[in-house]
Amino acid sequence: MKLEFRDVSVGYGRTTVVHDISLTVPSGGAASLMGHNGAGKTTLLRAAVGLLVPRSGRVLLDDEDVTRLRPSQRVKRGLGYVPQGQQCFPQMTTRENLRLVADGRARGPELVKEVLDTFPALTGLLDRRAGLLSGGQRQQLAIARTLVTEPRLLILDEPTEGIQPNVVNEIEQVIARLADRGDLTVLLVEQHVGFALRATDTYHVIESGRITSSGDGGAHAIDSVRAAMAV
Ligand SMILES: Nc1ncnc2c1ncn2[C@@H]1O[C@H](COP(=O)(O)OP(=O)(O)OP(=O)(O)O)[C@@H](O)[C@H]1O
Repeated sequence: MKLEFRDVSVGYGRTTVVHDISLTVPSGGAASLMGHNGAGKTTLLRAAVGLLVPRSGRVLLDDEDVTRLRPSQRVKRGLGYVPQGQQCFPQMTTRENLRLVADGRARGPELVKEVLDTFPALTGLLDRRAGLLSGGQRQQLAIARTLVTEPRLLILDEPTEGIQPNVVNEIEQVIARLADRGDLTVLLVEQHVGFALRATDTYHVIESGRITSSGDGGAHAIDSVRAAMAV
């Protein structure tokens, strides 16, 4: 599913945080969004998801203007969002967290099986409460829950933030595989520049709410990104 921001400005109250951003992630493509804390990355993602309404500009999914659609209507069209902070229901087990999303879907049980293939680490944790999982395990569960909705566009906000270094690699590999799938469009906000560039085919650097640098992903881009972020 193609995601497009056209001249999007968005903020909170009277403050505009993101200014006139235009950016397209083509169907099946994978883009990363990098920038310092407070640059406006999460704010832009919230406009894509429908949690914030832009003060000007438009958001399009597969060329449909969804700027005024609620998040649930965008989810029905194939948008999946994994917010910051490994969000799950802590009192519920891993299985219950997955079932909550799967129940009511014709392919529910099959989908749960599929995501457990993607995240084998969760298989042994099905009866454990999500609140007792490690940060890395909870992040895998958060991504798995979103995948159960069969998104065609996956938006991930700093999935490796606050995760122990030894588990970061595991999460990175899963995201790289998802970005590689071809039938899933990925927009990734990530602080680990090396990983973001390996996992995605284009990058955008955002500073003070404006895109200051864009280019093709891949390891060769690391110096350009670091230079853009050092400004
Ligand atoms: N709910 C809010 N109300 C008011 N201002 C906010 C709100 N959320 C974020 N901001 C402000 O908007 C600006 C951009 O924040 P945003 O969270 O989009 O940045 P970010 O690039 O995602 O940074 P981080 O890496 O810290 O998540 C910051 O100045 C922040 O203080």
